[in-house]
Amino acid sequence: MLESLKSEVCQANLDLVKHGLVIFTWGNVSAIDREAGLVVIKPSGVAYDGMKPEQMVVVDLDGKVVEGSLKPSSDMPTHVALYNAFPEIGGVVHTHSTYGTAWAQAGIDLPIVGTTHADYFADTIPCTRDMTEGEVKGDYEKETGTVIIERFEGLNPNHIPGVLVKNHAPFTWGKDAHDAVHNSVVLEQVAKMAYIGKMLNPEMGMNGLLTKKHFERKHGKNAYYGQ
Ligand SMILES: O=C(CO)[C@@H](O)[C@@H](O)COP(=O)(O)O
Repeated sequence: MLESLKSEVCQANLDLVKHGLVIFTWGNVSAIDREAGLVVIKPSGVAYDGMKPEQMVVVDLDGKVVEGSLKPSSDMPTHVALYNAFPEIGGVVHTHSTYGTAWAQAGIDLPIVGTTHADYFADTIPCTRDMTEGEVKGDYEKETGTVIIERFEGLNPNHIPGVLVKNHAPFTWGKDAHDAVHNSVVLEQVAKMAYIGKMLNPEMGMNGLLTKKHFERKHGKNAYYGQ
């Protein structure tokens, strides 16, 4: 079932290692086949070294396992919540990349302070609120999705393809698994740059004209970046 999507998702998970975004078994990637309403995701706690497409797990949009002999990623309910809430996304990534996670642990929105950020994210990357006792003791991973979705009220997830989950770590998404990984790489780089910038100038800010220019030249109606 969904053989090519399984290969794509397996490769995207291995790409997290290649880009230095994960160590051990931290992090996960999934992708969705919207027509079938099925999500392919990494199995939980399986080493990246030697990971195979046939180990990927298929779940439906209720989070029920449809195919796979291994348990799906523990973060699967968060991924499923995002696919249900954001109908245009095709891939989701979660990492514990150092700088992105540092901002998430600090509980601070990742400010937009340069064109590198604006090339991919049209605004500050938001950080979620504290999770309540009921949310943490209840269906924790699903509720992680709930706090992300709540934080995106009034924001466009297609223009800001990522979030910092407070005291936890980043999630990103994109049109497919590869794109979602790309956005995770960018999030980590801009988190690092913003951290260094804050050390150099705590008052740093962004020229809003550049934000609009850079986001639109890559993603706007009249995008002209590239070939
Ligand atoms: O967030 C965490 C751990 O805090 C998990 O994302 C990480 O360990 C990966 O878990 P899975 O192997 O995908 O179940």
